[in-house]
Amino acid sequence: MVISHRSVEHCDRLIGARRLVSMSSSFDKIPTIDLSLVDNPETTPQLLDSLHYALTEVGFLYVSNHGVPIDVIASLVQALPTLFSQPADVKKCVAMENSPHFLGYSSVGSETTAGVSDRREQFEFATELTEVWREGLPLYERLRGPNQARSLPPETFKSFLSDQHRLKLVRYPGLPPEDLDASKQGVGPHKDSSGWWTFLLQASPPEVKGLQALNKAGEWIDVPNVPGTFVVNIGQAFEVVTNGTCKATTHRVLSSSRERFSVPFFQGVRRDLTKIEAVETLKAHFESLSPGQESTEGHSIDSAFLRGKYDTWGESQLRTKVRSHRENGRKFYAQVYDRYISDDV
Ligand SMILES: O=C(O)CCC(=O)C(=O)O
Ligand SMILES: [Fe+2]
Repeated sequence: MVISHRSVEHCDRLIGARRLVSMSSSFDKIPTIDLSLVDNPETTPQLLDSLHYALTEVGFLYVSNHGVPIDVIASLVQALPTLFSQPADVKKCVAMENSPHFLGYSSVGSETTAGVSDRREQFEFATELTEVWREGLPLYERLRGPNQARSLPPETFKSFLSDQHRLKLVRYPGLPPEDLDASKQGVGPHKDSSGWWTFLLQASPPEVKGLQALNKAGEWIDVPNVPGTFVVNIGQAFEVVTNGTCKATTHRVLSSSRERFSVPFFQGVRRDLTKIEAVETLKAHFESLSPGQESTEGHSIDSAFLRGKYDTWGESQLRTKVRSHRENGRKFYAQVYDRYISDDV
């Protein structure tokens, strides 16, 4: 290709002009890239133009409408002061000085930038990976390795589970108005006493309401059937083992004019689990996490194990069963029947 004198001149002029433009366009604010514009083909060119400008001229940008749920961000923001206010020895449990992968906690003054000691403390995380480095591999491969999280090993909760889980097939009859006026109680307010976690299939159409959960303000919140889902709620033993960090939420079912079906599956808890074992085993882990509040009504729910009234999970579960199904209780457990029935916790 022959490049004419004229075209070289043209190019020079262009380069000069571009240099001028870029000097004159030195940014005075950081652009915002609205990711919702990507959803519409008509606004995509505008998005790409502003992204091009941001990437080539600024090198900094905001993204808005990014899709990360606000409550996820809010709970992270809320957790930070609590995390950093942990005593030094707790933070040291995950000290970076234990990690050849430079992962974990480093205290104020232990980091240096531009030759000067920084005044910040930090917890550093990375993609969770196993350690692969050994003598002979490049030293930088030693950067690869696991995090030092304070999370619990995956098997932790298994030791609390029982050999017996329970499943119920339940029908709430549709009631005529006069019966509904007398009582709407399909099942009264309770925290699940059968154990660990409950997995519930709501087996009637979404318009058949009934299940409600009690919030911290003492209001009953509908838990309608969302097709394709199970409702999962926490049982009393899990609340105890997690030191109240995870709440066994009070719930009930209101009857209506429509028949309703449900299928709850209750994960069982070891019958010989003692309250001391339940409280102590994971105490150190959970006591640093502050238990949330519950409503006064929720707090007053009958809960023998939570109140430490019986020594074992099995006994408090037997008491609940005897009290719930009294004919059976009288028939098979006469020796404890009166005691359990009269024992309002
Ligand atoms: O039927 C339902 O939706 C809930 C039943 C329940 O809470 C229970 O049996 O513990
Ligand atoms: Fe329940």
